[in-house]
Amino acid sequence: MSEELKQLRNQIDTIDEELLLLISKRAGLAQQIGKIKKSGIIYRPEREAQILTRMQEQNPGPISSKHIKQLFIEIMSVCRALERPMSVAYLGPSGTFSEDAALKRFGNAISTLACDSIDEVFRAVESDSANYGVVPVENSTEGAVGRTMDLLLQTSLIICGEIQLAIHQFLMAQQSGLSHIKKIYTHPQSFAQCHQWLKVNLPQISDIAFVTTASNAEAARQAAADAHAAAIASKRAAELFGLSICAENIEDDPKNTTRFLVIGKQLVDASGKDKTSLILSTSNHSGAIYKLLEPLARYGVSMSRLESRPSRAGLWQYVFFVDIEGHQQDQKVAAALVELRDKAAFLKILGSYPVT
Ligand SMILES: C=C(O[C@@H]1C=C(C(=O)O)C=C[C@H]1O)C(=O)O
Repeated sequence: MSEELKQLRNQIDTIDEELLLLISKRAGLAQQIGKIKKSGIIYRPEREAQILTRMQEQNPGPISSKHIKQLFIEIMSVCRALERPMSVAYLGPSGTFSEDAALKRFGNAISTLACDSIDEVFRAVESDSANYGVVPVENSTEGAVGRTMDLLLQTSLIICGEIQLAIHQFLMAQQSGLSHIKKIYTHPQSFAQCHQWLKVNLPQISDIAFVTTASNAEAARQAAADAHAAAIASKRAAELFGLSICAENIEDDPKNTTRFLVIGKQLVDASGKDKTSLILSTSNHSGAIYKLLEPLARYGVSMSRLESRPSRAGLWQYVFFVDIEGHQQDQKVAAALVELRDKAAFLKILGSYPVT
């Protein structure tokens, strides 16, 4: 070993020892905070969002802000776990994008509960089998996830956060290469997201049998038991089922993103950069939705999403899912909400939470 290398490694060893002491000291403080929290609610999304923003703003380099964020998410994850272990339900099985989203937000020091359906995720949180749930709400290519929206309307759960996940699809099989593929297991959404790529890159496409599965992870599991088959799934699913990557990033739209929601029972305080989600309904006369939303414009509250969904209360009757900028405790948002409540036939505040 050269003298220079030895010296640099010695410096790293010294820094690691300092880091270890500092992280342990931080964890000790989190433990003390845990004891003070009388409400029993450990996870504070607004505080974590503020820490992540501050660390990225103060990042001196050379580490990228994205990686600084990942590091601090893991540090906070282990600190939180020392206060109290936390469980997060998600749309399983293990290896799905929902699991990726849960780990992206909460870090790895959590216990996860894989659920068979979106309904089951909601039920797990409602019955306290899990502290929080992670469910998909919209995809940039495929649009809204109706079941999540229906359950937000029906249950009393609150939105505590959102997670945006870039969805990268991988083609995987027992062996690498493309020519041996005679069958592809895929979830219909993933298939729709990769359709063009498959047509261009698989000359044998007309002879390939496409088999629909309930999730990406299930597709990978099936391909792991079939030597002539491939699956479309996430990179983590390939690792989980010991598959080789045949092609990476095969999604047709490189910006393909899914937005997930964190659902729970706790009201989240303001972080300084928040959004508020509402469900509204109005009577069915001309200009009704325009008149209903007018207070938002008057108080200068921007709307970032407006989506309609059948109300299931009557034929061609709708509820509107509205996201607005700001926290429900912000003065102008609070004032606009008072007027909305007055005008709307129905108003449900689904929660205020940090924007990501
Ligand atoms: C330590 C706390 O508890 C949790 C852990 C945090 C951390 O590690 O910084 C931040 C917020 C909470 O989710 C706290 O509330 O400050």
